[in-house]
Amino acid sequence: MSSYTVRSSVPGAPSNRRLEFPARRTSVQSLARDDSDDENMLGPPKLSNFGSALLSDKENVEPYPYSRNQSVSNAKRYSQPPRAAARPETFGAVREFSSSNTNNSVAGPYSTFHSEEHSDSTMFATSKHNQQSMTTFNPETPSEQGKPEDMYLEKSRSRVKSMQQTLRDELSLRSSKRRNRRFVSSRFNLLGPAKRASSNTGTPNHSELADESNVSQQEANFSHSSSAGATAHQNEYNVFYESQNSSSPQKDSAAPTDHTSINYDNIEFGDLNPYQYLKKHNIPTTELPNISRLYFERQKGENRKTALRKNIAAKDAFQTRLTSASLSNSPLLKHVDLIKREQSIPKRQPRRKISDHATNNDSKAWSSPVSSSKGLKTAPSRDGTSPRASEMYENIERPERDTFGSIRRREALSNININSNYHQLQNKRTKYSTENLEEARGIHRPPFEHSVQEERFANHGFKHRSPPAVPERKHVEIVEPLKTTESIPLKPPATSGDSYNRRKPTIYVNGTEYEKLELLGRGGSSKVYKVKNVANNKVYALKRVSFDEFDDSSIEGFKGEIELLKKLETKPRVVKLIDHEMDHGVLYEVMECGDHDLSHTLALRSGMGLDVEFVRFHSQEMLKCVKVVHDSGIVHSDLKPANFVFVKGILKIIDFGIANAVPEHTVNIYRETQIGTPNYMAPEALVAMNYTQGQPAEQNRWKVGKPSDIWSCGCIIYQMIYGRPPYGGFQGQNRLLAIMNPEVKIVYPEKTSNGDVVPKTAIDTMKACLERNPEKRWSVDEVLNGPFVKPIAVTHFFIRDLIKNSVKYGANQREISNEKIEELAEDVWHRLADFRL
Ligand SMILES: Nc1ncnc2c1ncn2[C@@H]1O[C@H](COP(=O)(O)OP(=O)(O)OP(=O)(O)O)[C@@H](O)[C@H]1O
Repeated sequence: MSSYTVRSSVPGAPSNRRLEFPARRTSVQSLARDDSDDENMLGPPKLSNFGSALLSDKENVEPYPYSRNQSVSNAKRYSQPPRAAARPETFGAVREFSSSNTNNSVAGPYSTFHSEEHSDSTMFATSKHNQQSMTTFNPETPSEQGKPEDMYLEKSRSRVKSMQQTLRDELSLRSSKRRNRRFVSSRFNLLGPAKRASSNTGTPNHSELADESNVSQQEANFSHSSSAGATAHQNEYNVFYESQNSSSPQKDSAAPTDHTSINYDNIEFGDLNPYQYLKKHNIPTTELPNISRLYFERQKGENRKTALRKNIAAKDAFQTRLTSASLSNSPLLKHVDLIKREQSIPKRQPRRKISDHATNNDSKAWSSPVSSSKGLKTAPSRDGTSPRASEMYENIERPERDTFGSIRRREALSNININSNYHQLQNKRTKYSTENLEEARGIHRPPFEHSVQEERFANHGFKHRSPPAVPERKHVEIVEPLKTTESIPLKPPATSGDSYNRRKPTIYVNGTEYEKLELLGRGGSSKVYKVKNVANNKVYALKRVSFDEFDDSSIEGFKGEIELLKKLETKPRVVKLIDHEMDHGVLYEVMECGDHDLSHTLALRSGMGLDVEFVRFHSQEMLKCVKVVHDSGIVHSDLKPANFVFVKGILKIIDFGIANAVPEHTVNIYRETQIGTPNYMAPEALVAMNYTQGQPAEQNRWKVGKPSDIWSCGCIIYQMIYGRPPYGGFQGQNRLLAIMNPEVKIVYPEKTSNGDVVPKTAIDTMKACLERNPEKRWSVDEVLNGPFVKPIAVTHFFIRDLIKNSVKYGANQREISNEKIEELAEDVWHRLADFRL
């Protein structure tokens, strides 16, 4: 009888009608799920579930299911051959039912149609009752089709095609409208997912009538589908109504759903969507576009009303707020007057662009009340008669909006930090504000007062848009934020002080908080940071050493360093240890902070010519540090440029990590490990000593003493003169071998690579420091007092006296022995001590 009744082919179904709606729902649901793909192919943006359901249902009730195949571009999915076993059974059921409805003139075509629904299509395949889907069609199974049926088929095919096309067009149109009018884009959200239609099983008469009406509708559609160009959707409906009125004599005149008499004005959707409405009132789905259009129009109207209500509520809240606040002197009150006056002026003309100056002002959202109030001036037109309505409108419309925006924003910001925001606003506006200029010049005007110049401009019809004014600080009040539904951006503006307010990482050493400022340097297992004591703001160096907390020798080593530093803490040439803490494998040492180390200084001077005074001065500084250490009975063992830092211009020694206190009456100590920095290591620190052959228990040991430090000092002086340490030309292991090998002689060129002459005293001093035999090496005092570090500067008088005395001595002594000359030289030499620099 109808497409619904086909569902009666479900095995075991007691009656057609009882199965009708569940079967239909199952089909619709499956279609709704699967149609998401189809929407992508159709072109319009993805529809909501409801949209999909519309499309699905439309296709679902189409008289000929293969239209479904045609509507889906992926035809392969629906063109699978029918399942042979299922066909006779379903076909038989349909035949049986069709024969029982002899009144139905379209029994033939329908039975044909239903005989085609045996596809294995996965998309619209069987329901949970293993029911064959009515929407599948296999065009390659024409055996059951008679010629009249083919004719019907052809007609209805074109008919369905046109209906589908119409539906697509409708969807495209809606989606394009939706794109253009985003403010109603929420309508699908308002609709929500497609709701299930309420079951009609409780009203069998309605179902029956609905079936009949569907049949009538389909009859009419078929009869009309042969009309050429039947693609216009409205035409179809017109034809449908005409044909229904004229050619449905069997239709029950008492039927409640007389579609010709649908009064669209009386339609009340309630919480139903169009599809549900159709279902509830048994209106044919061909009415869906009209009903949907009506539904969306109403939705649109509702949206507009809601927006309007919100706007009015916001204005009311604003007004209430202003009247409740004590704003007698506040600029906000002037805004109220302004708004009232604006509202009293009729807005007859559409807004018109008057000048670029007036419209191209992006700062209008922040525009001042001065600029707003100017819009109220009844400026005469150019002919001097009356202000043009359009100009008034232009001047009124924008300030109204700007006033709300600027005041609300200002209020919101003032609740966060009135002072900082005020200054920020002021800074923003200073550039353009004539008021600020005047303020800077000492001219004070109350806020929002019109200047004479502005009046003059206004009276001549010139739409001068003055820069925004800045309210005086004393006039700004902290007020409660507006309780409106509109969201006001309350994000505090970034102030210039933000970067300073951001806390830097801190670290605690024995409860004292230090703020990390920068990395000063790093060593083998340490990092040294410049830190600030948060309590007293003094700057220190914080050395953080990681070590194996379970390695006793490491722990002992660091404890030794701490002890040595404590021992030397009174020495001005040793960097001062302020505090320290050992904590789970990490040692923190807080020291006085140096500006930069000697290696940094040498690196900066690399490539420059020899500056003997520079070398002498830094050598002297370095040796003074070493002297302090040696005089304290300590061997540093790791002297290198990086371990001397300038603290306020004074070179100080750091890093006593491998330093050792030398026992009294001893010159050297013996190490069981070979450590140091190869470039500056003395040969004795590299060559194992006391190795006893045949005694495996005896380990290698390295003799380290004060002379080793002198060797290192000689290397540093050498580097300052020649640009690199003595064995710096060797790489890696070769360097160590060269240092250890006495055959590898250190060369002392008389000139540097730049051609600068190296003083002989400098060469002599280097040779004295880099003596292979530690016992022959100069001590730190000798180097310090040597001719290079402490040269003698004789005067002209000294030479004259020396000559005079020599001549006098020779006149009295005819003969003079060599011994006597040596003695005299020694005497003179000692006298020269007074001339040492
Ligand atoms: N008190 C300080 N003031 C300024 N800079 C310092 C200070 N202490 C150390 N430094 C910097 O940190 C660097 C490394 O420090 P230090 O030599 O103490 O670490 P280390 O781990 O013992 O290094 P290495 O293993 O090379 O001997 C130094 O070369 C120096 O540049």
